[in-house]
Amino acid sequence: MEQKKLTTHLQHGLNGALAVPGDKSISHRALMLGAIAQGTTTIKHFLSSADCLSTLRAMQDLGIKITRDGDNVSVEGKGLTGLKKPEHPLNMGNSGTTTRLLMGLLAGQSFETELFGDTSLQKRPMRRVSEPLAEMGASILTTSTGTLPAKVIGKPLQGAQVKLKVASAQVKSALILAALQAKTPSTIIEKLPTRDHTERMLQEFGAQIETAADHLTITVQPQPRLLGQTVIVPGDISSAAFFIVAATISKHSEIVLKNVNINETRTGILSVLQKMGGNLQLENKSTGTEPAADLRVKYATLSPIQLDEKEIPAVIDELPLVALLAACAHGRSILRGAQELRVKETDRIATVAQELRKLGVLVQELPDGLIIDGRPAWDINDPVLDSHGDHRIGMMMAIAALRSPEALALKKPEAIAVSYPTFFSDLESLITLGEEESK
Ligand SMILES: O=C(O)C1=C[C@@H](OP(=O)(O)O)[C@@H](O)[C@H](O)C1
Ligand SMILES: C=C(OP(=O)(O)O)C(=O)O
Repeated sequence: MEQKKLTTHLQHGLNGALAVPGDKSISHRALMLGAIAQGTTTIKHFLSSADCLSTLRAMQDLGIKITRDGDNVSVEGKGLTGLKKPEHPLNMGNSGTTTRLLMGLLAGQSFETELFGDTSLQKRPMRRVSEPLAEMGASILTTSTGTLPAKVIGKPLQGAQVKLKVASAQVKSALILAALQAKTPSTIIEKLPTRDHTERMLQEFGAQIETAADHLTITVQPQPRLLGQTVIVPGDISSAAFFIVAATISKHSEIVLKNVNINETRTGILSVLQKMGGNLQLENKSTGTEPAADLRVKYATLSPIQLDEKEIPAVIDELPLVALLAACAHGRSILRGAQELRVKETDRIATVAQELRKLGVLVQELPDGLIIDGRPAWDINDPVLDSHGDHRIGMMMAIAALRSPEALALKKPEAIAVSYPTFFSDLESLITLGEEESK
């Protein structure tokens, strides 16, 4: 695709209300749990993005009947042992979540499956999943550098006590999905608490899974009889975050983001914003398996922030946006303990630094984070920004552009469809309302 001209020099801020698309992590999990449950699972407000469609097609290739009508999906589950050997290697596209969760799900099946992905995904580390799964008896062959393509050789698994070396919900979830198929109970011990959608949804489907008071130790009873459910997917806070930040850094803004998931393993961006002096209110809170609220956000002037390792998991995908907030704050911000960013769709420490420097922001790379000297006005060095094929970098730069005094363009905007296909039209809807109201 050609370069996309970005909206710059926003005069009247963002205004109006928006319901962002469904949560990506929850959409992936609803498909997988639906497939291994008995009976029909109905998913409402499913995220129809490239990553979730990679999971949907993989589950179809594994013999599961799935029908989709817009954001409504119906999955005909076949139980824990009902998946079928696929006729060809499964294409994981760009999706780390699909790959790693499927490794756990396929490890205990009675057949072999080959997995491959796009050039970005084929660089991402997979031993973090294959090694702990091996402690349960799993056999997953990767390349000599521990990457895709991989072969999952399904075999009977034993329960185990597994201590995880990386704070990763993908790794944890892979272990949980394998533990369901084992002969005996398993205990999984996390390094730091990470997003717990798998645990919550499994309880809803009827599994016996418990998290201890330390929020780190998860016990899984094997061979549950899972029953199909209706899963109503709340709005994705990782998508809402782009507009939370856009409204915060654009004068005259006031927006409401409807029905956003506020599971506290995901709300690091809200804590960051509060610490930096943001203007944010939670309204119409709802409880349930996954809590949600409407988020009202207004423009604010910001103070710098310091983040360390223990705060990272709850804000992992929003760190490029935290860097942008820091670039708009008055003073020095330091983000540390975020080395996981180096192994996402791109090396997000490097790509954030490279792209923000194009706007004249002072950024230093650390092995595990960034130092950012924020200032209110930027001097553009290079008007051609680049997503580097990474959806979150592309969206963060499109939001940064709103403050640019000069015209800017974005290379590889198509990457954004990985998690948020309607991003540009949703952004436009908030801007248009603002322009009209100001007339
Ligand atoms: O479990 C999940 O759905 C995800 C977990 C996170 O990855 P890690 O588990 O690798 O940190 C996150 O970055 C990703 O976007 C989605
Ligand atoms: C890291 C991400 O996703 P995944 O690991 O599933 O590719 C993301 O969405 O930012």
